Amino acid sequence: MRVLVTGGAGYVGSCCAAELISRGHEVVVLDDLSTGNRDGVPPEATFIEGDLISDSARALEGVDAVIHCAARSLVGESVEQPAEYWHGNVVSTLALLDAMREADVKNIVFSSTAATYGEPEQVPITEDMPTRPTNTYGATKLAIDMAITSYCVAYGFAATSLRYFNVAGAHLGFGENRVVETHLIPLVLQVAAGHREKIFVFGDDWPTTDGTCARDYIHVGDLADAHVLALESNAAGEHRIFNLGSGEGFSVQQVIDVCRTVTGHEIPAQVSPRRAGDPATLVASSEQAKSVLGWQPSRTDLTTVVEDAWEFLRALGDRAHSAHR
Ligand SMILES: NC(=O)c1ccc[n+]([C@@H]2O[C@H](COP(=O)([O-])OP(=O)(O)OC[C@H]3O[C@@H](n4cnc5c(N)ncnc54)[C@H](O)[C@@H]3O)[C@@H](O)[C@H]2O)c1
Ligand SMILES: O=c1ccn([C@@H]2O[C@H](COP(=O)(O)OP(=O)(O)O[C@H]3O[C@H](CO)[C@H](O)[C@H](O)[C@H]3O)[C@@H](O)[C@H]2O)c(=O)[nH]1
Repeated sequence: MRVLVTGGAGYVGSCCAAELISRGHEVVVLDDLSTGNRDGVPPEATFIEGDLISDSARALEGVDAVIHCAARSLVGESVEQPAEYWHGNVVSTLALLDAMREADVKNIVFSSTAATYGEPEQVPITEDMPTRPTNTYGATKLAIDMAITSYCVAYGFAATSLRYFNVAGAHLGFGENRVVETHLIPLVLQVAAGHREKIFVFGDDWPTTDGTCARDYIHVGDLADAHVLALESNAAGEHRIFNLGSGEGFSVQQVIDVCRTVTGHEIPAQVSPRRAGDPATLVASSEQAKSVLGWQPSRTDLTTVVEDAWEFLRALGDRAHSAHR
């Protein structure tokens, strides 16, 4: 297949693009480099620097299917700048979907998120639980999921939304190297690498075992596998939605402890106020993805996830954006 990966200069998109290429598929990347960087695009891919609204049509030429990762995706920022998220995610994705309709390319895998559920009544979260986002980011992703459902019913799109929980680790030489980093694991490892002084823990008064937020960390290599499985099994008129996680929650404090063990560094941490829009605990049930897609995650241990992210950061050396702060 020739696959368009939107956001393929970003973290998840670059790992999915690399996975597709390793399986013999052709890849076109469309990315406006707003948060991603050129180094994230695998050299074998055709790169189009542009945005979803202006450039989807030309990026779709000769394409069979789309993995749609491009988005604004920061929980805290989305609460402070909602307009950027409604336009950047919902309006831009509608432009992509309409260009797909026009080009008669109807196979799509969409990067949805755990943030569509909001604060769950119980964990693990299954796909039939209520969707009540606690931040604008989650609300925009939920709106896109709904749009995709109706495009499947009315226009014969074949779609899967993958609701990932917290993605981490590295895959095939690609990983997290954002110019502005906000995600927990890369930030903690940047402290270990000496690129930052300390890590701020956003609140220690949450209703969790140690008072810090709990999240379910999924290895980006397992995530890339799920994208390919979904793309290869999408069926016209059907919109499937699957959660993807490891099924285990780790608190911010536990993540820092694992990073200390893996890196052998002290990693100073300081408690700071809660971040707007954060739910206390998110843990996935991925049983549907396993039974329907045949997805078999093989890197579910947090230590493996952190080891891979650490190896990637060290291999980057001077190419790590954080090294130049
Ligand atoms: N990282 C996670 O833990 C996580 C969890 C759940 C869902 N997701 C979703 O996965 C996707 C990828 O996340 P990521 O962590 O790789 O983010 P990222 O910021 O690293 O990558 C996003 C990429 O999209 C590009 N982009 C953004 N808006 C664009 C536009 N309008 N046109 C063209 N390119 C555009 C950016 O330049 C960037 O390269 C996002 O949709 C995100 O919501 C991520
Ligand atoms: O410096 C930091 C950064 C994060 N955190 C905490 O660590 C946890 C994880 O935060 P991240 O920013 O790494 O990730 P989020 O849970 O906010 O969001 C991520 O996972 C979501 C799904 O669970 C999304 O889809 C989203 O795109 C993706 O960024 C949160 O409790 C956050 O409050 C800190 O304590 N200090």
